[in-house]
Amino acid sequence: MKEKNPWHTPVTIIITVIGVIAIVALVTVAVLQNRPLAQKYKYGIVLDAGSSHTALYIYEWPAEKDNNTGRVEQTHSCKVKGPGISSYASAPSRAGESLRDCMQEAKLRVPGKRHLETPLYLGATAGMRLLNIENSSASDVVFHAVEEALQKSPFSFQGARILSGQEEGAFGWVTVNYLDDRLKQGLETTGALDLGGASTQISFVSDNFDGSESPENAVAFRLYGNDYNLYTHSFLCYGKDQALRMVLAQQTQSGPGTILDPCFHPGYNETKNYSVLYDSPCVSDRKPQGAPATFTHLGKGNFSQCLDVVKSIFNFTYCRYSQCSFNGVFQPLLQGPFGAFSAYYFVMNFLNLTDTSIPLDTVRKKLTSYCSTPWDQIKQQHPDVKVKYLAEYCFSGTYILTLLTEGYNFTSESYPNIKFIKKIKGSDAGWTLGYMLNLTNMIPAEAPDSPPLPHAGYVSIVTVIAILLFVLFILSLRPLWPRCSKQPQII
Ligand SMILES: O=c1[nH]cnc2c1ncn2[C@@H]1O[C@H](COP(=O)(O)OP(=O)(O)O)[C@@H](O)[C@H]1O
Ligand SMILES: [Ca+2]
Repeated sequence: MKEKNPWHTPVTIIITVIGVIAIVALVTVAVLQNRPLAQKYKYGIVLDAGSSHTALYIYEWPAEKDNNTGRVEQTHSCKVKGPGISSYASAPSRAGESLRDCMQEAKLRVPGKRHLETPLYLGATAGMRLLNIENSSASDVVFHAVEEALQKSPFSFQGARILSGQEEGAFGWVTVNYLDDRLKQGLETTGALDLGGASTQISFVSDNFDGSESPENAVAFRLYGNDYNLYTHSFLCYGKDQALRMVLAQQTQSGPGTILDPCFHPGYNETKNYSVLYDSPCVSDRKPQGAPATFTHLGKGNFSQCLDVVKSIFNFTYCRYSQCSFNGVFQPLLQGPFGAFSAYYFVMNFLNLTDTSIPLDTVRKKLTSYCSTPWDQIKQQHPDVKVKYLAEYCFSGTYILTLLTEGYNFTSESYPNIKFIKKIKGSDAGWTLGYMLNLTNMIPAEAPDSPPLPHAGYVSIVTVIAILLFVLFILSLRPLWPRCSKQPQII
């Protein structure tokens, strides 16, 4: 009689099958349970109403992870046609109309079912700050017109307002460091340098700054469990368009009919209006008495003379603090890397000077040669570049160099710490993203709790434990195992 193999009893077969099914089920559940859900996105829209133009930015983030980290991205941007909203003071309704095309684009870009819940913000910067100083009722009327237009959109309009200089600087810093994932990881932060048309901002964290010496320059943040004492300052009138007005005003103090400007190319020759040049609070108090209606603006193309006249709009003579940048404004010691964006990037990119490993002396030499190039030749070489921008790159490059070195005290050693940037991981560097993250509470003060194990680790551990349990179970059935030693068979 053949001895019955204990492995072939119905009980052990059933137990084994159930065991295998249990392991497969356990692993499947572990995998499925933790599998990321099909991505659904939420959206936010910010309109940057700058002094020279308005731009619309659309941001998106996974719906399930609102206040998780580093996940908000810019998906689209739209440049509003025409000038900045502050230029519509005399025809405010056109300020509202000007936004129509970009709002239409936004309607197509954000899925229809998300429209109602998508917040829409408009933040205005130095152009509106200046208009507000000059004529506050005119700025109110412009705001009223853009608000009316935006309320008609299907989005959840959260209001239009002027950002303070501190906000503009601080949110630019938040944007840069958020996109670089520096806040979440508690890494050394990057300073932010923003050059606009009407104002310019510098923001950075410095060990020797706690805000006590100059509280108006301090912004305290607690982000992802880390405290930051940010130094920030916005210089109104030191954006590159207003700085150019100040430089021209410097050269037209006596109200001449012609000026020979070292910051413009030789052969440049334009007739300009005194009233237009002095139509800004940055220069209006300096308008020469008895000047003619127009002046002839001629280029001379001399970099070193341009440097001198640019320097003359900075005041380095007084400082009631331990140290200053310029105009008596406190500035702690520069520290860490810096990202320079907006007009810093446009200008340095055009001049092929974004590489900051180029020594400052070489930068000066390149500007000397560029500024002295005849205007006809410049126009010929760049037929596709807007003439207004093209005419001003010599001035703008000289201004940027002066602002960075004489103004903020960057030296040959610290200049390479600056990176001229336009975008970080696909999102534009600027204040808009930081502004939206703040208003939607999307950066938590404390570090979010994260699961102790990543998904793959969790699944592997569950699988290993399941297999171990199964093996243990089989071992526990040992008494039922067939004998290994051969038994004499009874026939
Ligand atoms: O392609 C370009 N080349 C040169 N400058 C540019 C270009 N695009 C924008 N800009 C300049 O960048 C600056 C943007 O300033 P913005 O309009 O944001 O003013 P704000 O920040 O002072 O309110 C303006 O001076 C504008 O002329
Ligand atoms: Ca700006």
